[in-house]
Amino acid sequence: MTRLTMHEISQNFATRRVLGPVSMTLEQGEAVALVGPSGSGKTTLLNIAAGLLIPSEGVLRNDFAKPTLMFQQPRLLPWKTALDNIALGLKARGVPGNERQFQAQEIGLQLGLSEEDLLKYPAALSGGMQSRVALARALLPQPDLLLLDEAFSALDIGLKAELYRYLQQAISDTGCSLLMITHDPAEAMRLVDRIIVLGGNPGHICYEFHTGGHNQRQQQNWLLERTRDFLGIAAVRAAFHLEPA
Ligand SMILES: Nc1ncnc2c1ncn2[C@@H]1O[C@H](COP(=O)(O)OP(=O)(O)OP(=O)(O)O)[C@@H](O)[C@H]1O
Repeated sequence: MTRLTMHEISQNFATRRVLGPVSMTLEQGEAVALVGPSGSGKTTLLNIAAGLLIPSEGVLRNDFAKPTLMFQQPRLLPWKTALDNIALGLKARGVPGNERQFQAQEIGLQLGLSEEDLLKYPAALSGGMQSRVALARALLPQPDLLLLDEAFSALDIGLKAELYRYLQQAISDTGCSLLMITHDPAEAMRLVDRIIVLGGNPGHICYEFHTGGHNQRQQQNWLLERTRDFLGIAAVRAAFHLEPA
């Protein structure tokens, strides 16, 4: 079975150990969130999972063939139009020009960009539009693993809800796995099967929470109750340096 496995992973920067040892597995079709206080090593772990950083110690095994990434900053190429930015992943995979443009336009329109927006350069797009472009770019190559680093944290609540719906639909249509970092427990509750809480110094796994309720995630009451349950757990509160409940 396709999976991502990290075994006894640690990361040092200079002489300082910032992470580990951490062991975790992400199965095909599973959605997992990494949460934890600032500096607990979430981005470091995600970068290791993405192959952007070689860990100081431990073993990474990634069977996923088509991972894509999306960050908090949309990181669009300023000299390319929105349409060409969306099509970038297909270009790298050798899809011919006309087909790239067609597919990029289709997903751009589905994500709420107009034909006019798609011809604009990033500097002429609002932050929200740039995030739509970045999500379209990450999803268009039909990844089997999507890695999100606080991808939605700077967006307004309406746009967040819209992109969550789109993402959930894309995941359920394609069976793509998800590994995401978020600072918002309710966002994690809504989008993932399992929440991994990192904490301490060096960062390590303090708790794993199975969200459940696969069919109830759209319901506000369920989300509120489940988020309250999560935030009531002593190990979670300790990781975030919160007073005991
Ligand atoms: N390239 C680097 N060189 C030196 N130290 C680094 C480097 N990258 C990260 N760190 C340190 O490693 C620790 C973990 O950083 P990381 O960005 O992974 O945490 P995080 O949990 O993602 O934080 P945040 O929630 O604030 O984004 C921090 O103390 C950070 O200063």
